[in-house]
Amino acid sequence: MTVRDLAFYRDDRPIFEGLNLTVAKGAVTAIMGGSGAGKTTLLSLIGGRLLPARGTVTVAGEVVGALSRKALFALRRRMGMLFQSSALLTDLDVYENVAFPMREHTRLSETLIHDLVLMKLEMVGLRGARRLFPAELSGGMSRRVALARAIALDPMMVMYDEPFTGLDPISMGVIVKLIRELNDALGMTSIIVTHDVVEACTIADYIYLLGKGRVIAEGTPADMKTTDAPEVRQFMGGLPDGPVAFHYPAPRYLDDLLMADRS
Ligand SMILES: Nc1ncnc2c1ncn2[C@@H]1O[C@H](COP(=O)(O)OP(=O)(O)OP(=O)(O)O)[C@@H](O)[C@H]1O
Repeated sequence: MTVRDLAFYRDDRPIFEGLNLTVAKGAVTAIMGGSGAGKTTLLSLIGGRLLPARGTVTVAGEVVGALSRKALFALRRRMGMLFQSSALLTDLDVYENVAFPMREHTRLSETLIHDLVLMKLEMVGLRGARRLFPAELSGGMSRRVALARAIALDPMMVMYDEPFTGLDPISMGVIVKLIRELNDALGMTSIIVTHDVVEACTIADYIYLLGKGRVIAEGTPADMKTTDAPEVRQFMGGLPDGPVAFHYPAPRYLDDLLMADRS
């Protein structure tokens, strides 16, 4: 997957300008950056849910923004997605949640769906929980069901949006291990959007740090930990302020306080 010279704007405000990155096949790549750096937006651009103003996103040799609707849907079927919220369907049990993409996108027989669902659930250790409903699951279990659903159609690539958020350390460790193992065992390519530095360094083969609409640093976890670049040190060290400002751009505080218009 490559992103070349990508520009994207929201109401004339640049989110990306001149973004370039490459996600190696078979690898786990972490996309990091502070809040608002555009990480989730990038996933939407990769999945063709948003279109770039300039530049290209190429997935499996296809330029995402140039595809017909039909071709885009076919490509999306090969991309699994795991959302931070897990986004399970609350009125369906675990089994049906994992079966859902198979029913939606394939004409597989019930017998085959049954075997495939059990296989995916076995991979995430939840075969025994298949008749539970989302409301009966812990946060970590929900995330694992969402993972089983993300790989339901054997995608070539899976995108994870903040997969570690809100999990206790044990569940977090389980998810880290699962993402890595599934990536390697199934020969997938994984993209993880996260601001969890420790987890990203544990799991990723390569890290991109986004900021100011571009890649501000990239490298292996070892490179990122040892670099002297101030932006990277600020981010990796979790320092509240540094080259990346704490404040969203705003008028001077005093001017704002004194302004007659109190909107
Ligand atoms: N639907 C939208 N309409 C307008 N602006 C949006 C919309 N979605 C996101 N943005 C803006 O685009 C910028 C990038 O948002 P995005 O969610 O991609 O950031 P992020 O890096 O994923 O942040 P976080 O880690 O906080 O989720 C933000 O400034 C946000 O305010």
